[in-house]
Amino acid sequence: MYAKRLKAGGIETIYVCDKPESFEKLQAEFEGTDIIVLRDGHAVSRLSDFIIYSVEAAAISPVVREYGPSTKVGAVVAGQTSVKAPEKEAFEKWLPADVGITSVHSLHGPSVTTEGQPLIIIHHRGPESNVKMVEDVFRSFKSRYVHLSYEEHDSVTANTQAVTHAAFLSMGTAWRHSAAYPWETTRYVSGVEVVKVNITLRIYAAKWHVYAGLALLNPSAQSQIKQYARSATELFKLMIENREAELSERVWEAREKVFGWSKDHDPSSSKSSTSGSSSSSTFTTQHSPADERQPILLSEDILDQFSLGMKLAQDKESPNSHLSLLAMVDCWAKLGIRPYEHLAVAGTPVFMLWIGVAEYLFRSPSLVSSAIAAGLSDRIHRPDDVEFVVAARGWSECVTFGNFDWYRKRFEETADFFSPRFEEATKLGGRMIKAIQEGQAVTSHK
Ligand SMILES: NC(=O)C1=CN([C@@H]2O[C@H](COP(=O)(O)OP(=O)(O)OC[C@H]3O[C@@H](n4cnc5c(N)ncnc54)[C@H](OP(=O)(O)O)[C@@H]3O)[C@@H](O)[C@H]2O)C=CC1
Ligand SMILES: O=C(O)C(=O)Cc1ccc(O)cc1
Repeated sequence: MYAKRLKAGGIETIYVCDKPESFEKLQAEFEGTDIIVLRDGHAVSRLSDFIIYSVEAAAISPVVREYGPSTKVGAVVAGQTSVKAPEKEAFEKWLPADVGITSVHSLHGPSVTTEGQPLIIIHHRGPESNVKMVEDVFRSFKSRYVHLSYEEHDSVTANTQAVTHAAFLSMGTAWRHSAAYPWETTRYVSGVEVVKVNITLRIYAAKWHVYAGLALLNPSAQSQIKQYARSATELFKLMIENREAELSERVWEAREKVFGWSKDHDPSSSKSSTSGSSSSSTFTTQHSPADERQPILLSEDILDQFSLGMKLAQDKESPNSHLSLLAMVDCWAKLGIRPYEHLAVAGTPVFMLWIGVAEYLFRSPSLVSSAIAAGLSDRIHRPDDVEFVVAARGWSECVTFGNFDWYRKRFEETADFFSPRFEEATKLGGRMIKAIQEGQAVTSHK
Protein backbone atom coordinates (compact mmCIF):
# COMPACT_ATOMS: atom_id res chain seq x y z
CA MET A 1 0.00 0.00 0.00
CA TYR A 2 2.73 2.47 0.96
CA ALA A 3 4.85 1.82 -2.15
CA LYS A 4 1.92 2.22 -4.52
CA ARG A 5 0.31 5.23 -2.85
CA LEU A 6 3.63 7.05 -2.38
CA LYS A 7 4.43 6.48 -6.03
CA ALA A 8 1.01 7.75 -7.06
CA GLY A 9 1.61 10.75 -4.77
CA GLY A 10 4.70 11.80 -6.71
CA ILE A 11 7.68 10.24 -4.90
CA GLU A 12 10.06 9.65 -7.75
CA THR A 13 12.29 6.75 -6.74
CA ILE A 14 10.95 3.92 -4.61
CA TYR A 15 12.88 0.72 -3.89
CA VAL A 16 11.12 -2.26 -2.33
CA CYS A 17 12.08 -5.75 -1.22
CA ASP A 18 10.63 -8.79 0.47
CA LYS A 19 12.53 -11.86 1.67
CA PRO A 20 15.17 -12.86 -0.95
CA GLU A 21 13.18 -16.02 -1.79
CA SER A 22 10.16 -13.83 -2.69
CA PHE A 23 12.15 -11.61 -5.09
CA GLU A 24 10.65 -13.01 -8.32
CA LYS A 25 7.12 -12.95 -6.90
CA LEU A 26 7.53 -9.32 -5.89
CA GLN A 27 8.95 -8.44 -9.32
CA ALA A 28 5.83 -9.91 -10.92
CA GLU A 29 3.62 -7.95 -8.54
CA PHE A 30 5.25 -4.63 -9.44
CA GLU A 31 5.70 -5.29 -13.13
CA GLY A 32 4.68 -2.30 -15.23
CA THR A 33 5.07 0.15 -12.36
CA ASP A 34 8.09 2.41 -11.87
CA ILE A 35 8.70 0.90 -8.45
CA ILE A 36 12.10 -0.78 -8.35
CA VAL A 37 12.25 -4.23 -6.80
CA LEU A 38 15.54 -5.21 -5.18
CA ARG A 39 16.67 -8.57 -3.88
CA ASP A 40 16.93 -7.82 -0.18
CA GLY A 41 17.06 -5.22 2.60
CA HIS A 42 20.81 -4.68 2.16
CA ALA A 43 20.26 -3.40 -1.35
CA VAL A 44 17.36 -1.14 -0.31
CA SER A 45 19.20 0.19 2.75
CA ARG A 46 22.35 1.15 0.86
CA LEU A 47 20.45 3.22 -1.71
CA SER A 48 17.65 4.89 0.23
CA ASP A 49 17.41 8.17 2.16
CA PHE A 50 14.22 7.15 3.98
CA ILE A 51 13.61 3.49 4.84
CA ILE A 52 10.34 2.05 6.17
CA TYR A 53 10.42 -1.42 7.73
CA SER A 54 6.99 -2.96 7.17
CA VAL A 55 7.25 -6.38 8.76
CA GLU A 56 5.54 -8.37 11.52
CA ALA A 57 6.17 -6.94 14.97
CA ALA A 58 7.68 -10.26 16.09
CA ALA A 59 10.15 -10.16 13.15
CA ILE A 60 11.35 -6.56 13.53
CA SER A 61 14.38 -7.39 15.66
CA PRO A 62 15.93 -10.09 13.43
CA VAL A 63 15.12 -8.10 10.29
CA VAL A 64 16.73 -4.85 11.54
CA ARG A 65 19.66 -6.84 12.91
CA GLU A 66 20.23 -8.28 9.44
CA TYR A 67 19.74 -5.18 7.28
CA GLY A 68 20.16 -2.20 9.67
CA PRO A 69 23.99 -2.13 9.47
CA SER A 70 23.70 -1.54 5.69
CA THR A 71 21.74 1.73 6.16
CA LYS A 72 23.09 4.65 4.11
CA VAL A 73 24.98 7.22 6.22
CA GLY A 74 22.64 10.00 7.35
CA ALA A 75 19.46 8.20 6.23
CA VAL A 76 16.22 8.25 8.24
CA VAL A 77 14.63 4.98 9.34
CA ALA A 78 10.98 4.29 10.23
CA GLY A 79 8.83 1.25 10.94
CA GLN A 80 5.17 0.71 10.16
CA THR A 81 4.90 -1.73 13.09
CA SER A 82 1.62 -1.49 15.05
CA VAL A 83 3.40 -1.85 18.39
CA LYS A 84 6.48 0.25 18.94
CA ALA A 85 8.28 -1.15 22.01
CA PRO A 86 10.04 -3.92 20.03
CA GLU A 87 10.69 -1.57 17.10
CA LYS A 88 12.34 1.05 19.33
CA GLU A 89 14.52 -1.60 20.95
CA ALA A 90 15.56 -3.06 17.59
CA PHE A 91 16.36 0.35 16.04
CA GLU A 92 18.40 1.47 19.05
CA LYS A 93 20.28 -1.80 19.13
CA TRP A 94 21.00 -2.45 15.47
CA LEU A 95 21.05 0.85 13.56
CA PRO A 96 24.37 2.72 13.15
CA ALA A 97 24.64 5.89 15.28
CA ASP A 98 24.78 8.20 12.23
CA VAL A 99 21.28 7.16 11.18
CA GLY A 100 18.14 9.10 12.24
CA ILE A 101 14.97 7.47 13.58
CA THR A 102 11.65 9.12 12.73
CA SER A 103 9.01 6.42 12.71
CA VAL A 104 5.43 6.29 11.46
CA HIS A 105 2.18 4.38 11.89
CA SER A 106 -0.87 4.82 9.67
CA LEU A 107 -3.83 3.93 11.86
CA HIS A 108 -5.83 2.05 9.27
CA GLY A 109 -5.67 -1.00 7.03
CA PRO A 110 -4.83 -0.93 3.32
CA SER A 111 -8.45 -0.93 2.08
CA VAL A 112 -9.33 2.35 3.79
CA THR A 113 -8.66 5.79 2.33
CA THR A 114 -5.60 7.53 3.82
CA GLU A 115 -7.39 10.87 3.71
CA GLY A 116 -8.26 12.31 7.10
CA GLN A 117 -6.94 9.23 8.96
CA PRO A 118 -4.38 9.67 11.74
CA LEU A 119 -0.77 9.07 10.75
CA ILE A 120 1.40 8.94 13.85
CA ILE A 121 4.90 10.38 13.50
CA ILE A 122 7.48 9.52 16.16
CA HIS A 123 10.64 11.59 16.09
CA HIS A 124 13.11 9.67 18.21
CA ARG A 125 16.63 10.45 17.05
CA GLY A 126 18.36 12.86 14.68
CA PRO A 127 17.87 16.43 13.50
CA GLU A 128 14.44 18.05 13.78
CA SER A 129 14.49 18.74 10.03
CA ASN A 130 13.88 15.01 9.49
CA VAL A 131 10.31 15.47 10.74
CA LYS A 132 9.58 17.91 7.92
CA MET A 133 11.12 15.48 5.42
CA VAL A 134 8.82 12.67 6.65
CA GLU A 135 5.78 14.96 6.59
CA ASP A 136 6.63 15.95 3.02
CA VAL A 137 6.97 12.33 1.93
CA PHE A 138 3.44 11.56 3.14
CA ARG A 139 1.84 14.87 2.11
CA SER A 140 -0.16 13.31 -0.74
CA PHE A 141 -1.93 10.95 1.72
CA LYS A 142 -3.82 13.92 3.19
CA SER A 143 -3.66 12.09 6.52
CA ARG A 144 -3.84 13.88 9.86
CA TYR A 145 -0.36 13.97 11.43
CA VAL A 146 -0.20 13.12 15.12
CA HIS A 147 3.18 13.63 16.83
CA LEU A 148 3.83 11.25 19.72
CA SER A 149 6.76 9.61 21.51
CA TYR A 150 7.31 5.86 21.22
CA GLU A 151 5.84 5.37 24.72
CA GLU A 152 2.80 7.58 24.10
CA HIS A 153 2.13 5.62 20.94
CA ASP A 154 1.94 2.27 22.76
CA SER A 155 -0.17 3.69 25.53
CA VAL A 156 -2.77 5.22 23.21
CA THR A 157 -2.94 2.22 20.86
CA ALA A 158 -3.37 -0.17 23.81
CA ASN A 159 -6.38 1.94 24.82
CA THR A 160 -7.85 2.13 21.35
CA GLN A 161 -6.91 -1.11 19.61
CA ALA A 162 -5.91 -3.96 21.91
CA VAL A 163 -9.00 -4.12 24.07
CA THR A 164 -11.32 -3.34 21.15
CA HIS A 165 -9.92 -6.23 19.15
CA ALA A 166 -10.30 -8.48 22.23
CA ALA A 167 -14.03 -7.71 22.23
CA PHE A 168 -14.53 -8.57 18.55
CA LEU A 169 -12.25 -11.62 18.69
CA SER A 170 -14.31 -12.88 21.64
CA MET A 171 -17.58 -12.36 19.79
CA GLY A 172 -16.24 -14.39 16.87
CA THR A 173 -15.00 -17.21 19.09
CA ALA A 174 -18.35 -17.26 20.93
CA TRP A 175 -20.35 -17.52 17.68
CA ARG A 176 -18.08 -20.29 16.46
CA HIS A 177 -18.54 -22.28 19.66
CA SER A 178 -22.29 -21.74 19.46
CA ALA A 179 -21.87 -23.40 16.03
CA ALA A 180 -24.08 -20.66 14.68
CA TYR A 181 -23.47 -18.09 11.99
CA PRO A 182 -24.87 -14.93 13.55
CA TRP A 183 -26.59 -13.90 10.31
CA GLU A 184 -28.50 -17.20 10.24
CA THR A 185 -30.18 -16.52 13.58
CA THR A 186 -32.71 -13.73 13.86
CA ARG A 187 -30.69 -12.09 16.60
CA TYR A 188 -27.79 -10.44 14.77
CA VAL A 189 -29.23 -9.12 11.52
CA SER A 190 -30.27 -5.56 12.27
CA GLY A 191 -29.12 -2.27 13.77
CA VAL A 192 -26.01 -2.31 15.93
CA GLU A 193 -25.79 -6.10 15.66
CA VAL A 194 -24.82 -5.55 12.01
CA VAL A 195 -21.80 -3.52 13.11
CA LYS A 196 -20.76 -6.24 15.59
CA VAL A 197 -20.93 -8.96 12.93
CA ASN A 198 -19.28 -6.99 10.11
CA ILE A 199 -16.35 -5.79 12.19
CA THR A 200 -15.81 -9.24 13.70
CA LEU A 201 -15.58 -10.72 10.21
CA ARG A 202 -13.36 -7.87 9.01
CA ILE A 203 -10.88 -8.62 11.79
CA TYR A 204 -10.90 -12.37 11.20
CA ALA A 205 -10.42 -11.81 7.46
CA ALA A 206 -7.16 -9.93 8.14
CA LYS A 207 -3.74 -11.23 9.17
CA TRP A 208 -3.49 -12.83 12.58
CA HIS A 209 0.03 -11.46 13.21
CA VAL A 210 -1.16 -7.84 13.13
CA TYR A 211 -3.53 -8.45 16.08
CA ALA A 212 -1.16 -10.84 17.87
CA GLY A 213 1.70 -8.34 17.67
CA LEU A 214 -0.18 -5.44 19.14
CA ALA A 215 -1.76 -7.53 21.88
CA LEU A 216 1.21 -9.66 22.92
CA LEU A 217 4.03 -7.18 22.54
CA ASN A 218 2.43 -3.95 23.77
CA PRO A 219 3.36 -3.61 27.46
CA SER A 220 0.02 -1.95 28.34
CA ALA A 221 -2.26 -4.28 26.42
CA GLN A 222 -2.25 -7.37 28.64
CA SER A 223 -3.70 -5.78 31.75
CA GLN A 224 -6.43 -4.09 29.73
CA ILE A 225 -7.50 -7.29 28.00
CA LYS A 226 -7.48 -9.00 31.39
CA GLN A 227 -9.76 -6.28 32.80
CA TYR A 228 -12.15 -6.71 29.87
CA ALA A 229 -12.42 -10.44 30.58
CA ARG A 230 -12.85 -9.72 34.29
CA SER A 231 -15.60 -7.18 33.60
CA ALA A 232 -17.47 -9.66 31.37
CA THR A 233 -17.16 -12.42 33.97
CA GLU A 234 -18.22 -10.29 36.94
CA LEU A 235 -21.21 -8.76 35.17
CA PHE A 236 -22.30 -12.16 33.94
CA LYS A 237 -22.13 -13.60 37.48
CA LEU A 238 -24.31 -10.76 38.75
CA MET A 239 -26.79 -11.60 35.99
CA ILE A 240 -27.07 -15.29 36.67
CA GLU A 241 -27.15 -14.78 40.44
CA ASN A 242 -29.99 -12.35 39.86
CA ARG A 243 -28.24 -9.60 41.86
CA GLU A 244 -30.24 -6.86 40.26
CA ALA A 245 -29.29 -3.94 42.53
CA GLU A 246 -25.55 -4.54 42.23
CA LEU A 247 -25.71 -5.09 38.49
CA SER A 248 -27.75 -1.92 37.96
CA GLU A 249 -25.51 0.19 40.17
CA ARG A 250 -22.40 -0.99 38.40
CA VAL A 251 -23.76 -0.41 34.90
CA TRP A 252 -25.18 3.07 35.64
CA GLU A 253 -21.99 4.13 37.41
CA ALA A 254 -19.91 3.01 34.43
CA ARG A 255 -22.21 4.98 32.11
CA GLU A 256 -21.75 8.10 34.17
CA LYS A 257 -18.02 7.72 34.46
CA VAL A 258 -17.36 7.06 30.76
CA PHE A 259 -20.00 9.19 29.06
CA GLY A 260 -20.70 11.76 31.77
CA TRP A 261 -24.47 11.09 31.76
CA SER A 262 -26.20 10.76 35.11
CA LYS A 263 -28.80 8.01 35.44
CA ASP A 264 -31.86 9.99 34.45
CA HIS A 265 -30.17 11.92 31.72
CA ASP A 266 -31.17 11.08 28.18
CA PRO A 267 -28.91 13.12 25.88
CA SER A 268 -31.14 12.50 22.86
CA SER A 269 -34.28 13.90 24.41
CA SER A 270 -33.24 16.75 26.74
CA LYS A 271 -30.36 18.75 25.38
CA SER A 272 -30.70 21.36 28.10
CA SER A 273 -30.30 19.19 31.17
CA THR A 274 -26.84 18.96 32.68
CA SER A 275 -24.85 15.85 32.16
CA GLY A 276 -22.76 13.97 34.64
CA SER A 277 -22.84 16.68 37.24
CA SER A 278 -25.04 15.05 39.84
CA SER A 279 -23.74 16.16 43.22
CA SER A 280 -24.74 12.83 44.74
CA SER A 281 -22.38 11.00 42.43
CA THR A 282 -19.53 9.22 44.13
CA PHE A 283 -17.49 9.33 40.92
CA THR A 284 -15.38 12.04 39.46
CA THR A 285 -17.21 12.41 36.20
CA GLN A 286 -15.44 12.91 32.96
CA HIS A 287 -16.81 15.96 31.19
CA SER A 288 -17.26 14.01 28.06
CA PRO A 289 -17.91 15.67 24.74
CA ALA A 290 -20.39 12.83 24.16
CA ASP A 291 -23.23 15.08 25.17
CA GLU A 292 -22.47 17.82 22.70
CA ARG A 293 -21.68 15.73 19.69
CA GLN A 294 -23.85 14.00 17.15
CA PRO A 295 -24.07 10.23 17.66
CA ILE A 296 -21.37 8.32 15.78
CA LEU A 297 -23.61 5.69 14.26
CA LEU A 298 -26.11 6.05 11.50
CA SER A 299 -29.76 5.24 12.02
CA GLU A 300 -30.76 1.61 12.50
CA ASP A 301 -32.50 1.58 9.13
CA ILE A 302 -29.30 2.55 7.34
CA LEU A 303 -27.24 0.02 9.29
CA ASP A 304 -29.72 -2.70 8.25
CA GLN A 305 -28.58 -2.18 4.64
CA PHE A 306 -25.17 -3.60 5.53
CA SER A 307 -26.48 -6.80 7.12
CA LEU A 308 -25.20 -10.21 6.06
CA GLY A 309 -28.56 -11.71 7.03
CA MET A 310 -32.17 -10.88 6.34
CA LYS A 311 -34.57 -9.50 8.86
CA LEU A 312 -37.94 -11.10 8.28
CA ALA A 313 -41.12 -9.13 8.76
CA GLN A 314 -42.34 -11.45 11.54
CA ASP A 315 -39.05 -11.38 13.46
CA LYS A 316 -39.55 -9.95 16.94
CA GLU A 317 -36.53 -8.31 18.53
CA SER A 318 -35.61 -10.41 21.53
CA PRO A 319 -33.98 -8.33 24.28
CA ASN A 320 -30.21 -8.67 24.42
CA SER A 321 -28.04 -8.20 27.50
CA HIS A 322 -25.36 -6.72 25.22
CA LEU A 323 -22.84 -8.25 27.60
CA SER A 324 -19.91 -7.42 25.29
CA LEU A 325 -20.86 -3.72 25.48
CA LEU A 326 -21.70 -3.57 29.17
CA ALA A 327 -18.30 -5.19 29.80
CA MET A 328 -16.55 -2.69 27.51
CA VAL A 329 -17.95 0.36 29.26
CA ASP A 330 -17.33 -1.23 32.67
CA CYS A 331 -13.74 -1.94 31.61
CA TRP A 332 -13.20 1.64 30.34
CA ALA A 333 -14.60 2.93 33.65
CA LYS A 334 -12.37 0.66 35.74
CA LEU A 335 -9.26 1.58 33.76
CA GLY A 336 -10.08 5.29 33.56
CA ILE A 337 -9.99 5.14 29.77
CA ARG A 338 -11.49 8.17 28.04
CA PRO A 339 -12.59 6.78 24.70
CA TYR A 340 -13.57 10.07 23.07
CA GLU A 341 -10.23 11.65 23.91
CA HIS A 342 -8.33 8.70 22.46
CA LEU A 343 -10.60 8.72 19.40
CA ALA A 344 -9.77 12.36 18.78
CA VAL A 345 -6.02 11.74 19.02
CA ALA A 346 -5.51 8.41 17.38
CA GLY A 347 -8.71 6.51 16.70
CA THR A 348 -8.88 3.75 14.12
CA PRO A 349 -12.02 3.10 12.06
CA VAL A 350 -12.72 -0.03 14.12
CA PHE A 351 -12.42 1.87 17.40
CA MET A 352 -14.72 4.60 16.15
CA LEU A 353 -17.40 2.04 15.28
CA TRP A 354 -17.02 0.28 18.61
CA ILE A 355 -17.49 3.52 20.55
CA GLY A 356 -20.43 4.21 18.24
CA VAL A 357 -22.09 0.92 19.19
CA ALA A 358 -21.46 1.49 22.93
CA GLU A 359 -22.72 5.05 22.64
CA TYR A 360 -25.85 3.87 20.85
CA LEU A 361 -26.73 1.57 23.76
CA PHE A 362 -25.66 3.89 26.58
CA ARG A 363 -27.24 7.05 25.16
CA SER A 364 -30.67 5.72 25.85
CA PRO A 365 -31.63 5.05 29.50
CA SER A 366 -34.43 2.77 28.31
CA LEU A 367 -32.02 0.64 26.25
CA VAL A 368 -29.65 0.36 29.22
CA SER A 369 -32.53 -0.68 31.49
CA SER A 370 -33.70 -3.20 28.95
CA ALA A 371 -30.16 -4.67 28.62
CA ILE A 372 -29.94 -5.01 32.41
CA ALA A 373 -33.38 -6.66 32.54
CA ALA A 374 -32.44 -9.01 29.69
CA GLY A 375 -29.20 -9.92 31.45
CA LEU A 376 -31.16 -10.92 34.53
CA SER A 377 -34.01 -12.81 32.90
CA ASP A 378 -33.55 -13.51 29.20
CA ARG A 379 -32.93 -17.15 28.29
CA ILE A 380 -32.52 -16.70 24.54
CA HIS A 381 -29.17 -14.88 24.53
CA ARG A 382 -27.82 -16.53 27.66
CA PRO A 383 -26.10 -19.44 25.88
CA ASP A 384 -24.32 -16.86 23.69
CA ASP A 385 -23.36 -14.92 26.83
CA VAL A 386 -21.84 -18.06 28.39
CA GLU A 387 -19.78 -18.62 25.25
CA PHE A 388 -18.79 -14.95 25.23
CA VAL A 389 -17.44 -15.05 28.80
CA VAL A 390 -15.48 -18.24 28.12
CA ALA A 391 -14.11 -16.72 24.90
CA ALA A 392 -13.07 -13.43 26.56
CA ARG A 393 -11.29 -15.34 29.30
CA GLY A 394 -9.61 -17.58 26.72
CA TRP A 395 -8.26 -14.62 24.72
CA SER A 396 -7.08 -12.95 27.90
CA GLU A 397 -5.22 -16.07 29.04
CA CYS A 398 -3.68 -16.48 25.62
CA VAL A 399 -2.40 -12.89 25.63
CA THR A 400 -1.14 -13.16 29.21
CA PHE A 401 0.67 -16.35 28.35
CA GLY A 402 2.25 -14.53 25.41
CA ASN A 403 2.31 -17.48 23.06
CA PHE A 404 2.11 -16.54 19.35
CA ASP A 405 1.40 -20.11 18.21
CA TRP A 406 -1.54 -20.45 20.54
CA TYR A 407 -2.86 -17.05 19.40
CA ARG A 408 -2.52 -18.07 15.77
CA LYS A 409 -4.35 -21.36 16.34
CA ARG A 410 -7.25 -19.68 18.17
CA PHE A 411 -7.45 -17.00 15.48
CA GLU A 412 -7.28 -19.34 12.49
CA GLU A 413 -9.84 -21.83 13.84
CA THR A 414 -12.43 -19.08 14.06
CA ALA A 415 -11.29 -17.46 10.80
CA ASP A 416 -11.87 -20.82 9.03
CA PHE A 417 -15.39 -20.97 10.42
CA PHE A 418 -16.26 -17.55 9.00
CA SER A 419 -14.19 -17.67 5.81
CA PRO A 420 -17.05 -18.48 3.38
CA ARG A 421 -18.48 -15.01 4.01
CA PHE A 422 -15.22 -13.01 4.13
CA GLU A 423 -15.41 -11.56 0.65
CA GLU A 424 -18.92 -10.31 1.05
CA ALA A 425 -18.40 -9.16 4.66
CA THR A 426 -15.27 -7.20 3.79
CA LYS A 427 -17.09 -5.37 1.00
CA LEU A 428 -20.16 -4.68 3.15
CA GLY A 429 -17.97 -3.66 6.10
CA GLY A 430 -15.93 -1.31 3.89
CA ARG A 431 -19.09 0.37 2.60
CA MET A 432 -20.46 0.59 6.11
CA ILE A 433 -17.27 2.26 7.45
CA LYS A 434 -17.27 4.70 4.53
CA ALA A 435 -20.92 5.61 5.08
CA ILE A 436 -20.37 6.17 8.79
CA GLN A 437 -17.19 8.19 8.27
CA GLU A 438 -18.91 10.31 5.66
CA GLY A 439 -21.81 10.82 8.08
CA GLN A 440 -19.28 11.94 10.67
CA ALA A 441 -17.61 14.31 8.23
CA VAL A 442 -20.97 15.83 7.38
CA THR A 443 -21.96 16.35 11.01
CA SER A 444 -18.57 17.73 12.03
CA HIS A 445 -18.69 20.33 9.23
CA LYS A 446 -22.13 21.55 10.17
N1 LIG B 1 -2.53 -4.62 7.94
C1 LIG B 1 -2.89 -3.53 8.61
O1 LIG B 1 -4.06 -3.18 8.68
C2 LIG B 1 -1.83 -2.71 9.27
C3 LIG B 1 -0.58 -3.25 9.57
N2 LIG B 1 0.35 -2.51 10.22
C4 LIG B 1 1.66 -3.07 10.59
O2 LIG B 1 2.47 -3.12 9.42
C5 LIG B 1 3.41 -4.21 9.51
C6 LIG B 1 3.28 -5.06 8.27
O3 LIG B 1 1.97 -5.59 8.23
P1 LIG B 1 1.28 -6.08 6.89
O4 LIG B 1 1.91 -5.41 5.72
O5 LIG B 1 -0.18 -5.99 7.07
O6 LIG B 1 1.67 -7.61 6.95
P2 LIG B 1 2.26 -8.58 5.81
O7 LIG B 1 2.21 -9.98 6.38
O8 LIG B 1 1.56 -8.35 4.52
O9 LIG B 1 3.72 -8.07 5.62
C7 LIG B 1 4.80 -8.45 6.41
C8 LIG B 1 5.92 -8.73 5.47
O10 LIG B 1 7.14 -8.87 6.18
C9 LIG B 1 7.86 -9.90 5.54
N3 LIG B 1 8.89 -10.45 6.39
C10 LIG B 1 8.74 -11.22 7.50
N4 LIG B 1 9.94 -11.60 7.96
C11 LIG B 1 10.86 -11.06 7.12
C12 LIG B 1 12.27 -11.11 7.05
N5 LIG B 1 12.97 -11.80 7.93
N6 LIG B 1 12.88 -10.43 6.05
C13 LIG B 1 12.19 -9.75 5.15
N7 LIG B 1 10.85 -9.66 5.16
C14 LIG B 1 10.20 -10.32 6.13
C15 LIG B 1 6.79 -10.92 5.25
O11 LIG B 1 7.22 -11.87 4.31
P3 LIG B 1 6.50 -13.31 4.23
O12 LIG B 1 5.11 -13.04 3.84
O13 LIG B 1 7.29 -14.02 3.20
O14 LIG B 1 6.61 -13.89 5.62
C16 LIG B 1 5.70 -10.03 4.69
O15 LIG B 1 5.85 -9.79 3.31
C17 LIG B 1 3.07 -4.98 10.79
O16 LIG B 1 3.97 -4.63 11.81
C18 LIG B 1 1.65 -4.52 11.09
O17 LIG B 1 1.37 -4.58 12.47
C19 LIG B 1 0.12 -1.19 10.54
C20 LIG B 1 -1.08 -0.60 10.21
C21 LIG B 1 -2.16 -1.33 9.59
O1 LIG C 1 -8.91 -0.27 12.96
C1 LIG C 1 -8.33 -1.21 13.52
O2 LIG C 1 -8.23 -1.33 14.75
C2 LIG C 1 -7.82 -2.29 12.67
O3 LIG C 1 -8.01 -3.42 12.99
C3 LIG C 1 -6.95 -1.96 11.47
C4 LIG C 1 -5.57 -1.70 11.94
C5 LIG C 1 -4.73 -2.76 12.27
C6 LIG C 1 -3.45 -2.49 12.70
C7 LIG C 1 -3.01 -1.21 12.80
O4 LIG C 1 -1.77 -0.99 13.24
C8 LIG C 1 -3.83 -0.15 12.47
C9 LIG C 1 -5.11 -0.41 12.04
